[in-house]
Amino acid sequence: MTMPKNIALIGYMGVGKTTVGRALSHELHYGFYDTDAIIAQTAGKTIENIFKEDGEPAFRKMETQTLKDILDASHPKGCVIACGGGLPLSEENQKLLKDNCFTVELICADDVLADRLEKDENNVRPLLADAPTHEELLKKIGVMKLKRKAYYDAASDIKTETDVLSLEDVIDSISIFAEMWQDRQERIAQS
Ligand SMILES: Nc1ncnc2c1ncn2[C@@H]1O[C@H](COP(=O)(O)OP(=O)(O)OP(=O)(O)O)[C@@H](O)[C@H]1O
Ligand SMILES: O=C(O)C1=C[C@@H](O)[C@@H](O)[C@H](O)C1
Ligand SMILES: [Mg+2]
Repeated sequence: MTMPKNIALIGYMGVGKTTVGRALSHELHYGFYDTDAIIAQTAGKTIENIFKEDGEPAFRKMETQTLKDILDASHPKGCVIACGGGLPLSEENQKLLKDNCFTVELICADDVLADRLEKDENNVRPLLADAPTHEELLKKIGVMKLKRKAYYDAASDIKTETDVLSLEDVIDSISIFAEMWQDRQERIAQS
């Protein structure tokens, strides 16, 4: 059995896309690409400042271009892509994921997400800036997750929980399902 060439991780802010993505790429000896990190590096400023100075639509354009660039580069080793939280909301990005990746939605309970996001003070998430208290953050998470559910559902091939499973178990679970998915893709292609 072989692994998919590209594994994309999607999901709400703080679910663990960057953390899981880096660990999974080490485990599989794949390249690791984090769309948020690439955008910030290319623009020479933080995501917070891109939102402030250029606006969200400009950020979303950079996000699509970054995903295309990663996929076009056709990395010989294969790659794990940690996607920005809002990346699967665009139809164009959804198609890029469907056509090129085994896509995993990482999921996590709202209260665990709120705790993680509050602790991660160095990474300012512009879409959560208007929720300064714990209660406001919890409410914001609930509303945004509900609005995004259909998009995450449509874009993902499987879902994995990052609150009940340890990081090691998340990696194992993704690896097992990735092999099964790839095996099925190959059987479909041969039939
Ligand atoms: N089982 C787990 N899997 C992944 N992350 C975990 C797990 N348990 C705890 N964490 C913690 O959850 C946090 C996840 O943050 P991370 O930056 O990886 O999320 P993200 O999905 O990339 O967020 P963003 O959308 O803002 O980029 C980290 O602090 C990580 O250590
Ligand atoms: O969920 C979102 O829309 C976002 C998530 C982050 O990863 C960043 O891409 C940015 O803060 C927007
Ligand atoms: Mg991240």
